[in-house]
Amino acid sequence: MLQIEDLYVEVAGRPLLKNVSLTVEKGETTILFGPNGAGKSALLSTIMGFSNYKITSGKIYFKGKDITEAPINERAKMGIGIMSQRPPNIAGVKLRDLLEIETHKNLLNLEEMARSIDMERFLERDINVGFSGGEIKRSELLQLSVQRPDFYLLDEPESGVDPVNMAQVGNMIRKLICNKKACTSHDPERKASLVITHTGEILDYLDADKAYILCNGTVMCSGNPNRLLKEIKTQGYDECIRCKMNLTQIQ
Ligand SMILES: Nc1ncnc2c1ncn2[C@@H]1O[C@H](COP(=O)(O)OP(=O)(O)OP(=O)(O)O)[C@@H](O)[C@H]1O
Repeated sequence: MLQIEDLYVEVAGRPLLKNVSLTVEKGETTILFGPNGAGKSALLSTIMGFSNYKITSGKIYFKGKDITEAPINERAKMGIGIMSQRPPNIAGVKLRDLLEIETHKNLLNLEEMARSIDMERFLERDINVGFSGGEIKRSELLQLSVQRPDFYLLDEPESGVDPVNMAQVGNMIRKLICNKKACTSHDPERKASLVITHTGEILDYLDADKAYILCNGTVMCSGNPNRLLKEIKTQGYDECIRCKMNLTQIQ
């Protein structure tokens, strides 16, 4: 579904991502680990097509099409959706105005969808203005549930979310990705996703297939998500650097 080949990206004139190659197959839940400042959010922003991130070489393919040069709206139309870590405040635009563009088109019941994630009272507020960390996450999820993309980019869905709301956020993400009781790996009914996490809390809600570790703007390791998380928690990111040196995978 998503294929990234030898990608190099600059931001503000500075090289940030280098030699990044990864794939997310149809129905696959893929995790992206990495230390602060490694370039994880930059990678998601580049896949979404945000203009600050300049691709200097390499390719991005989505559903078999080369989208390396495609504008953000085309990528969204093709089925890519993002939950950003820090989405912008949009003063003067109510959350309802944004969501109704889609709900009118697709005859969705916005009120009901907002109620299901306790966001009804936010519909008349300017997008993200004064929203708490947890409210921003729920607002992003509501936008995704209206957009209904085929491929989800989720940037630290658990950050800023308290333990009670985490269950709501985690279950909502599970429902968006797999709209039935249980989905198995590579289930054709499951939506594909690339999910950044530090704590791994979201793994309690998603049956993740594989993970990559990004360090200093480059992919160091790939392997089983729970195994890699355990390595990171016990040994930090040293093991992933060793793994790169040995060109092996942790399975
Ligand atoms: N628009 C920008 N202008 C300048 N520098 C940027 C910009 N976007 C990202 N960077 C820099 O690129 C580096 C990688 O940032 P990024 O947000 O991708 O890291 P991350 O791996 O997601 O980190 P974290 O886990 O802390 O969220 C950082 O040093 C950041 O300051």
